[in-house]
Order: sequence, then structure tokens, then C-alpha cells
Amino acid sequence: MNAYKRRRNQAPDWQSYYKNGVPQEVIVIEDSASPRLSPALPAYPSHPIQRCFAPAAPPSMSSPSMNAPLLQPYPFQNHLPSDSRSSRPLSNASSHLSHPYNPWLDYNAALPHPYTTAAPQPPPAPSSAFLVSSSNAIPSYPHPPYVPLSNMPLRPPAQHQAPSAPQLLRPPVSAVHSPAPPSVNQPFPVSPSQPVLPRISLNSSNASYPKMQLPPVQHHHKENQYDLPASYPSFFPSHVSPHQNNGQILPANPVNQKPKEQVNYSSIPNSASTAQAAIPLSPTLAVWLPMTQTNFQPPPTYTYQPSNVTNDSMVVPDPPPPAKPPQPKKRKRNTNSTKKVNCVNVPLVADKLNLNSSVYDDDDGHYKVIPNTNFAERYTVIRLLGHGTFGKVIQCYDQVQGRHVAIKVTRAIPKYREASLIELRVLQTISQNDPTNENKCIELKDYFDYRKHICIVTDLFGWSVFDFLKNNNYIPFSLFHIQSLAHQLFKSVAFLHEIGLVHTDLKPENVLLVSNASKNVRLPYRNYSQKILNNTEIRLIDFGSATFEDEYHSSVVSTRHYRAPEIILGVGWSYPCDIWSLGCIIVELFTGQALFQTHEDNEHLAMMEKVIGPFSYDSISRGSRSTQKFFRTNGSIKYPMSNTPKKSIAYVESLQSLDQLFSSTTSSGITLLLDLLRKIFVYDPAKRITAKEALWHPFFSNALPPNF
Ligand SMILES: Nc1ncnc2c1ncn2[C@@H]1O[C@H](COP(=O)(O)OP(=O)(O)OP(=O)(O)O)[C@@H](O)[C@H]1O
Repeated sequence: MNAYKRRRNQAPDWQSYYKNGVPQEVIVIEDSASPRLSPALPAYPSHPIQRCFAPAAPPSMSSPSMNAPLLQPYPFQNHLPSDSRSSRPLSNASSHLSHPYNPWLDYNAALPHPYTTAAPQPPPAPSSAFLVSSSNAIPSYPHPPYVPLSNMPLRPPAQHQAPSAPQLLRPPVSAVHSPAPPSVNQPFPVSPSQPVLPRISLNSSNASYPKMQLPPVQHHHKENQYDLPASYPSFFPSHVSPHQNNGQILPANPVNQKPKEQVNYSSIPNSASTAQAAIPLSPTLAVWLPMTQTNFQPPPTYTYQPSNVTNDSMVVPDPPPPAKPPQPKKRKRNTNSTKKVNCVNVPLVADKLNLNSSVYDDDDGHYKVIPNTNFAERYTVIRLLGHGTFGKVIQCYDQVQGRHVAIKVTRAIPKYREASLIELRVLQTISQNDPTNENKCIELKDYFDYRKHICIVTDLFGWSVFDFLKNNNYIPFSLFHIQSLAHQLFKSVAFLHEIGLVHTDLKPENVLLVSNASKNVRLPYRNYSQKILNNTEIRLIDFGSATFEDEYHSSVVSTRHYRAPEIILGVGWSYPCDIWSLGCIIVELFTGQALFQTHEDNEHLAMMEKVIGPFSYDSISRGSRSTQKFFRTNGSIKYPMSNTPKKSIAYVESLQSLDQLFSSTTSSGITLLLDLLRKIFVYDPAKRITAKEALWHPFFSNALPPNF
């Protein structure tokens, strides 16, 4: 049914849309003015570093006000797009440095934020005691962005400060509000308050180091040991003796190596003011750094791999990059602390008119939506917002609270009533685990049973992301907006997974814009205008099929286009199926078109092979009975078959690979997005990136500027 709701045939000209890079100039033809820099601000394009990161634009398109760089320099060498790396003007940027040029040492200080008036500041002169690494041996993802040591705040720890609760830093991207120009005081996108991992090579043992502070450790109930909070760096060394030795290099004693849990942390004071972390430089050398929780947050999965260097007196080289990126460990989610609602009592609202159901219900058990009628003795029906398999969603005016709400009125049929009880249970679980709604899932406001319809009351929001696309002639979202939307989606899904829930029906229809207000703009070289969203804040909806991981799983879930291969193959599904759906949504935001437009299993698998690559033998179980109907004995997909329509074969043949889809520009933002998608579209669900890991992907590291 969902498939037929869609009209995806009007393919927009999205390939040419991105062909010349993301356009630099927009012409606003109605509504509010586009964000413009104040005339007092420095001419950003003239800055040497900016020049090398801004994409080449046709001269006629250059506009001082909108010519902000597309991307900040990206500090992960392994992922650094070659165009950015090679075009960096080393001579300009490094002229003030007295040591070998390091591209990451100075960019924070030297590159002004496009919206700040601050003139570029040269970085502080490097201390003779240390060198910020200039080698290529920067480990690859997953890893927090490097911020040069010289830019860390020198913040002495406050004495006798009460230990504060560990505060998790989030990656910098959240909802983007595009019409208002950012304040002139807005901090630089990559600031010292973002995740920091100092990277140091030492040539002196008397270095003094910037102060940082870790979240407080907790005293272990026995043996005078300390438990590390979950937010502690996972590389906290097990191979050095943790003596309090502020700013000194300690020779580690490999003989005393203990597993992490058994390390005696008794010498670490249970105080945020003086807590320190050892940065391992080799198995035998470490440096102790007092750390602040505001400037340090490691990624959840990073594990330090010590090298085999044993010479204590040598200048310690950077640890070699791991041979392959560390494989994300599939950790069992801690659902112990999850408050799971077990049963829901739905209050009954009596029908005072006591009418026959045929008056207010249609033959399918759907409630008839008649504007300006009374509903459940409290609401006035305004209009139909949407309808689906489960029921109708109606905009109503709440006479008690004096505001408009959305009410999902489930069909008056037992199986849908039961389904809505599950949805209510899920919504209550979400509310209990996220009372302040940080994770942007739809909030349950009220619920009741009226005329045999279970009704779920929520806040009223704008169009779904799909409706916005549709109303915008399927013109893709800008990368700037995709980054924001994708980040919010991963955040919501990471939360759901954390509390043991699999959404199972992620699709653009189930992502609501808080407001669909937009402005019409005309792009250069286009004779049509397009809508640009004012605010990308979203809410995740439709928990009607959400499933607790430890409870019964239906064999087939998800709307077809967004269905993961493990569901099709019937080999069991769990959290990773949501990640696959998110991948499909992100591609759809980028192209305007659903990625897998199909209604048949084998055709769907063939499409996946065309877009992502062949199923490998170890990628997904082929031995199981359920998969036999999809694969021939030689391992190829049973597609095409003798009865496969020629149209289908031609369509599958015409599909572009993921690389081809994203090859229309060489923008480094798009390169990073492609890298994220490659980690999402992994056939083996156990090897697929998790939502939590995705939040640390470099695509989200730097907020993209609002170029459309
Ligand atoms: N709070 C809301 N504010 C505005 N519109 C809403 C709201 N909730 C739902 N809608 C609209 O109603 C549509 C259907 O909602 P929902 O997906 O919850 O119903 P459903 O019956 O489960 O649908 P489906 O069968 O497609 O899964 C949404 O796509 C959206 O357009």
C-alpha cells in the first residue's frame, strides 16, 4: 500500500543539480532574506586557507557574501579527500611555524569562522618540549577529530570542586535553522570544546601540558579500586602504572600489565578537579594529562593498540595506524536500566450520543473525518493529516488546552486495536526513558478509547520529509540539510536501540518536520524555483511496528523500499535493519528518489547487488533453508528468471552503483557521506555500522556551511 502512495516517476534533474559542485549563490524570490554576512565582516574568500577549501566556482557565480567554504579542513588523513589535501597552500599557512609544517596544527587558530569578526590568530609558538605530530600515522576512523594541542585551553583545575556528573559531548551537528544568519559570536565549528585527543611526540621529559579533566572516577566498593565511568576513554592504559604525576612522562612497567578492570586506580583522586588520563605513547611510555570533561570525549569504540616499541629513552614515534580500521564491537545493549512499560490501561471516553458505528465509521473500520465536529467530548476535528494501514491521523483543536494537536485514530478492528496498544506501550517507554525528549521521537501527550478507536494524542507537526520532497518536485535536499537530518535520525535511532527498541519502519513518511516553512529560491542556471527548508528539526513517528529486541519478532517487517537484506532472506533481524533503512533514506534525501523501487524479493536483491556490490559468501548465511529460494547453487541470485519481465531486467540494469550515484561532484562532504553509506550498506548485519558509531563518523564532524 505504501508503495502505491508514492509518485516517484518525476525524476528531477538531480545529476546536473550537483554537477558543478554545490551552487554558491541562491536568488531568493520570496519570504525572508537569505543569510548574509554583515558588511563589517572580513572578506572570507580572500583568506589563504579558505581559498584552498572552497570549491572552484565559475567566476560569474562568485559572491562575497555566500562564498563561504563548503567544508572545513578535515583532519583525518585516511579520509582526507585528495583534492583538499593536494591543494593546501603549505607556504602560506605554515610560514609562522618554526617546526615542520603540520596541516592540523594551525587550522583552528588560523581559519576564521565565516560568521565571526575575529581576525585570524596565529597559533601559539610550539613548545620545545613537544611536537604536534607531523607524520602520516594518524589512525583512521573511528576516532574523534584531532584538535592541535596548542589550541587546547590551559585551564587549571578548580580546587575542591565537587565532582560533576560525566557530561557526554555530542558531535556538533544538530538541527539547522537556515533563515537567520548565525550570530557573530558563534564559535568556530571546530573548537576546543569539541572532542579532543592530543596527539604528541615527545623529545623532552620536562614538558608542561595543557590541563584537561576527566569525569570523576567512582570508588569501587572493595579493594580500594575505582570504576571508570562509561564515558572514560577506552584507551585508558592498562599497561602503565597510574601514578599521579602531573605532566610528567612515566616509564610504564609492562610487567605490571593487568587487564583494564583490574588496574588499581587508587592513586587517582576521586575528584574531577585533579583527575588525569595517561596518553599511551608506547607500551613503555605514557604522559599524564589532567583532563577536562568539557574538552575531551572519546568515541565509543576506539581501542588503543600499543606498538611493540620497548626503548624508553627514544623519541617516541606516533603509533602506527592500525592495519585496518578497528572493527566496531557489537556490544550487548545495557537494557537493565531501561524502564520498560509492560501494560497500558487505556481510559474509555463514553460516547454520549450513543450512535450506531455506521454513522462515524466506514466499512474498513476507519473513522470518518468530518471537519468541525466534536471528537471525544474535548476536541474539534479540523482536518485529515494522513492515513495509513493502522488508521487516520487527524488535526484537532484541543478545547481544554487551547491548541492544535494530532490524534492518531486507529481502525476499530481488533488486530489494529491490539497493534495500537503495542504502539502506546512503546511510546510510554520512550517517554519514561527520555522525559525531556532530547532524542526527538514523537511524544505521547494523551490516549483514550473512543467509539472503539484507540486514540493517540501527540503534538502537531509539519509535513513528513517525504511530503516535503513531493511538494518540492522531488528536488533533493542540500548536503547541508542532509547532514542535519541524518544526524538527528541517527541520534533518535541510537536512543531507541539503547533502550532495546527496533523501530523497523523507518522511511521518509515517518520523519516529520517540526515545521515545513520554507523559502522559494531560484538556483543559478535553473528556470524553476525550489523550496529551501527554514528549519530542519524533525521528529520520528510511527512506532506501530516497533519491537523490543527481547520480544517476539514478526518474520517480515519494514516498508519494502527500506527493507534490509536479512529481512528479505529470512535469516533474522535486529537493530541493524534500522540502519539499513536510514541508509536508504539518506540516499533518497540526496537523489530525491527511493533507492530500491521494487515490489519483489529477487528483484530487490538484484538491485542491491547492482547498487552496492555482490553478496559475498561470508556476508550473509546462504546455508540456511530460507535463503535457498533466493540463490542458485553457484551462489548467484535467482534473477533474472525465464519469466522475469524485460522491463524489470532493463530497470535493474540501468541502476547506478553507489559510487556512480555520488560521483557527480568531488566535494569532500559528499565523499564523506559516501564513506558513511558504504559502512551502512554492509550485507552482514553484524558488520554494519551502529547508530552510535555513525554519530562519530567524520561526515558529522564539521558542520557544513549553508550552501544550496
Ligand atoms: N503529529 C503529527 N503531526 C502532523 N502529521 C502527522 C502527525 N502524525 C502523523 N502525521 C501524518 O500522518 C501520516 C500517518 O501517520 P502514521 O505513520 O503514524 O500512521 P500509520 O497508520 O502508522 O501509517 P503507515 O501505515 O503508513 O505506517 C504521517 O505520514 C504524517 O503525514
